[in-house]
Amino acid sequence: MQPFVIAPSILSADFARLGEEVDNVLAAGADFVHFDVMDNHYVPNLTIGPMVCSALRKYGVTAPIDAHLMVSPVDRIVGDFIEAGATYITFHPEATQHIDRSLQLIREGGCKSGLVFNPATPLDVLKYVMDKVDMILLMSVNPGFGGQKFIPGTLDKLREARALIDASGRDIRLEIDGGVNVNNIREIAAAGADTFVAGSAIFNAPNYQEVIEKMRSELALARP
Ligand SMILES: O=C(CO)[C@H](O)[C@H](O)COP(=O)(O)O
Repeated sequence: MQPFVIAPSILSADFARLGEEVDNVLAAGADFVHFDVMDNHYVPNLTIGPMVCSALRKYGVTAPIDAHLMVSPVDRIVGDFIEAGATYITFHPEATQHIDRSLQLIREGGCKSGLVFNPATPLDVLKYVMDKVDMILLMSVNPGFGGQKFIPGTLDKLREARALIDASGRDIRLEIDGGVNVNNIREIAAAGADTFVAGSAIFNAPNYQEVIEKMRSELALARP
């Protein structure tokens, strides 16, 4: 299993001070920047795109940027995210017409690729593209908004995804996104996740470092 990674979702950051917020959360111990892209079509909300990703790179952010595309169609925006400096680009299988082609586009651009599964979306397609994904992201809320409650059924799905990853023998990250906090992160890790997106739990806290340290202490108990 890969080392644990904490990836704050900037969806809950103060967008008026985004560069500073990203600096602060990385200085507080975060590993990745989780970058939520919403198009008001695939999901009922509108956020940020490749220009903001590129602006963060120009501002000096060197940490991995994990771009979660909640957009449809997928392919025509992939190139812009590659150019903007994304590290991971993940998308929802039902948001593209040709899953294999979209994954290839991402890899050919030098980025790491991944598929995202909504709470009620089965993992079936994975068996056909396991060699083409670097990350599997399970949504533990319905996508579109931060601050929702973790859907407990996702724990079984995490165990299912972990078994598929282990059987593949590949180093694929298993990321969880939605309602992750200090109180549930240990149980989520025990179910097989290694990469933890947390938006409101981190950015709504008065002290980012304190929350991230508490998360790491909980994670250490999940994998002693
Ligand atoms: O993708 C997302 C919503 O679609 C967000 O990343 C996610 O919900 C994180 O926010 P929180 O930790 O507050 O639940």
